[in-house]
Amino acid sequence: MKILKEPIQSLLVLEPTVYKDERGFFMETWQKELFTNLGITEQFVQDNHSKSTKGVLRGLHYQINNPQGKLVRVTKGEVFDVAVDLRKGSSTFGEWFGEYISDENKLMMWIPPGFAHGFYVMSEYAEFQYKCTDFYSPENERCLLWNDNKVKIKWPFINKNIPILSKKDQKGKRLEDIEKIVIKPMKY
Ligand SMILES: Cc1cn([C@H]2C[C@H](O)[C@@H](COP(=O)(O)OP(=O)(O)O[C@H]3O[C@@H](C)C(=O)[C@@H](O)[C@H]3O)O2)c(=O)[nH]c1=O
Repeated sequence: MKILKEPIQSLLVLEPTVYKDERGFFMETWQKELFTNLGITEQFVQDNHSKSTKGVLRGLHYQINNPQGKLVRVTKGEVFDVAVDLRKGSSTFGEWFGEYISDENKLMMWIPPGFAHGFYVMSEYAEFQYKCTDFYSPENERCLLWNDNKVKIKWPFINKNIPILSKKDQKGKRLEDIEKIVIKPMKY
């Protein structure tokens, strides 16, 4: 496992070591000692798995009071995965980063607490799996609007189609109206 990029402080693109042979492949997707050595020392308390069809955009989600760090990967298909820095006091507040992650390239993203997260499905469908450092908390969950005109994410929409969004995600808030996420400085 190695860090490929750190596009925003503590936001990491990770490349696992993949062992291929005539049977297929093997890789470690999380290993406490390895991740601690990479600087990811948070405890994970929840694992999630979703499936989405082509053109679906989920996000951009974050939680206040109990922000979640997320270790994400794609086990079927391809997505364009996006994180937006919402950490109060961060010099890169409001900046975004996106990476194509797929079952082919096997890249993972470590999205530390304090970021909004979302993804857009490029393939026929995508299965998305991730570990979280805090529990899902509907009362603390917030949504930053996917097409906020200050954040200006360049989504790679297929044929310039409008993405398929949940009702909740259609009603995301603008960057100027969101509650910034308070993180202890030692966490990033
Ligand atoms: C996220 C989540 C949802 N749910 C339930 C609530 C709801 O009835 C149903 C679907 O929820 P959502 O529409 O919020 O699912 P989804 O849009 O997939 O939400 C996820 O989006 C990505 C981008 C993230 O970053 C995740 O943290 C998470 O917010 O699942 C849980 O029970 N536990 C959870 O942890």
